[in-house]
Amino acid sequence: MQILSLNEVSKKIQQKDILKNISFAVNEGEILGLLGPNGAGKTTLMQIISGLMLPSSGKVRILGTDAVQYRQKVKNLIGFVMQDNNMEREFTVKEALLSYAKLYKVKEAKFAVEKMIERFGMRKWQNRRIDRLSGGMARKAMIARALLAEPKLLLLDEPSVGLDPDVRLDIWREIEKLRCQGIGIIITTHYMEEAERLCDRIAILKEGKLMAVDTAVNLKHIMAKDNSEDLTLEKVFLRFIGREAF
Ligand SMILES: Nc1ncnc2c1ncn2[C@@H]1O[C@H](COP(=O)(O)OP(=O)(O)OP(=O)(O)O)[C@@H](O)[C@H]1O
Repeated sequence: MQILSLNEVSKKIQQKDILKNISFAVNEGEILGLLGPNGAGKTTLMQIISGLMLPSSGKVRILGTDAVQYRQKVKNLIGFVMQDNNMEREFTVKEALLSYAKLYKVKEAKFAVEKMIERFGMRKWQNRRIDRLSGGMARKAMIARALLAEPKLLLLDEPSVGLDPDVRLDIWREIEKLRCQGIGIIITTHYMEEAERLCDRIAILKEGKLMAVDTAVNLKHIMAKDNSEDLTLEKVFLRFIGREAF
């Protein structure tokens, strides 16, 4: 089942084409990695999918419903974890989760928050203020918050940037569990290791254009000069964006 489909999505900002005719789908239980150099349009695309920004043209559908026309209907189906910590700084972790659960009309909000605190190992610091959290704690709290409304599509904008390797592993394991629950996930990342370990398919953006979307194995085949060339994903990526060092 398709959780998300994008059909010819474009975005113009101040006469500049930021995204050009992007089409792809994300299926139930699939993790799609969105790769691209700085300024390629990854964050803009995530904002459009999340409904925070309108496309200039094209269709965004969540479980078949037009996400632009029926924004309210699809709002709870999407969880968005941004790059920056956008939780209320003076709230405690528990308060931040509870206020979000109420805003999104989560049933049995208190119980749902308790479950999430347990699941993400946040019990010891549940009463710590958001502005006193380490980067890893904040990222976990943001993912937990996004999952409270039980979204079908989770958008993670650079989920492991700046994190210790052990916290990064924790987050990867959580993401893999979500895939098993059938959630569709899009991750933007600059880490090839993360893309290769987690993602079922990889989409490559360059200057707002979708250069490819396929499995890492197929992308390697496409870009290999001959059958004997054994490419890393990094090399494949650099070839797609025309930046391979010779
Ligand atoms: N509000 C805006 N006004 C003008 N230009 C914008 C705006 N938002 C984004 N852009 C431009 O759109 C392009 C894509 O930006 P975007 O942040 O989506 O790229 P990105 O792939 O997420 O980059 P990064 O990897 O650095 O996060 C950039 O050239 C950026 O300058």
